Amino acid sequence: MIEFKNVSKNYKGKIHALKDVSFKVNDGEFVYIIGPSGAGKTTLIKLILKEENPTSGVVLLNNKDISYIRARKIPEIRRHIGVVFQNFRLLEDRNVYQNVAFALNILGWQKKKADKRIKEVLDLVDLSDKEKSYPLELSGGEQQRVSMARAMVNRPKILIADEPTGNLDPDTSWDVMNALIKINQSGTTVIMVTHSKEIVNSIRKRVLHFEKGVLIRDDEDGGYL
Ligand SMILES: Nc1ncnc2c1ncn2[C@@H]1O[C@H](COP(=O)(O)OP(=O)(O)OP(=O)(O)O)[C@@H](O)[C@H]1O
Repeated sequence: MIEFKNVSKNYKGKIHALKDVSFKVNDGEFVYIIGPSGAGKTTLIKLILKEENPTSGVVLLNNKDISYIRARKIPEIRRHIGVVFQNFRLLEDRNVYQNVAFALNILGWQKKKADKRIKEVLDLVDLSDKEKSYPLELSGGEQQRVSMARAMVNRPKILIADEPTGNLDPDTSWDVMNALIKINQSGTTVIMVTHSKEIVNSIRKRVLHFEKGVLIRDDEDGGYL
């Protein structure tokens, strides 16, 4: 569960990136964050990830106020949130399997358990046959699905996708969307920032629409308008 209560964020005291924003996302929802450049979408994501603090108001994760928690508690919060970015951010000198395994190695997962989970998530994003490929041998859509598998491998409760199809052509974008829908159906809450009218209008989900830092529309299966 993610909740914003009257959240405002100012940068340098004068740039009002978010203004009095309130909304609640329940477990298992799929939500699009839309709005023009500068509307405050990235700022909203940074507040959820604790990369920024609100200027006023509170941000709650699972009913816990994370607005002013101590720095040493932040990694624990981030462990429950997977993130994928527009530009994939894969390690080019490691193959698909190794890219996905990386986070689990750091967390000290036992090899056999890790192997089982890596195979599960590669199947979830439909890449079981690409385990040994290197990122540069894959299409953009495949690379994005590897980054999704990597984000999901630790079973986060929430997946944040910041313009996941921003660098992709329409065909491969649909493969990425199918993988995101499957991830959501497996019980993960998905928050997706996007500029794509086509996607928002054809795969109907809840829409939070921002303009100049203000939440102007919260629509159950809204479309882009
Ligand atoms: N670190 C910062 N310092 C000062 N101003 C910032 C900072 N980050 C963002 N802003 C400003 O806050 C406003 C909201 O920016 P934000 O990046 O959240 O918008 P966005 O909706 O994500 O835009 P885009 O679609 O272009 O990514 C903009 O006016 C931006 O210039």
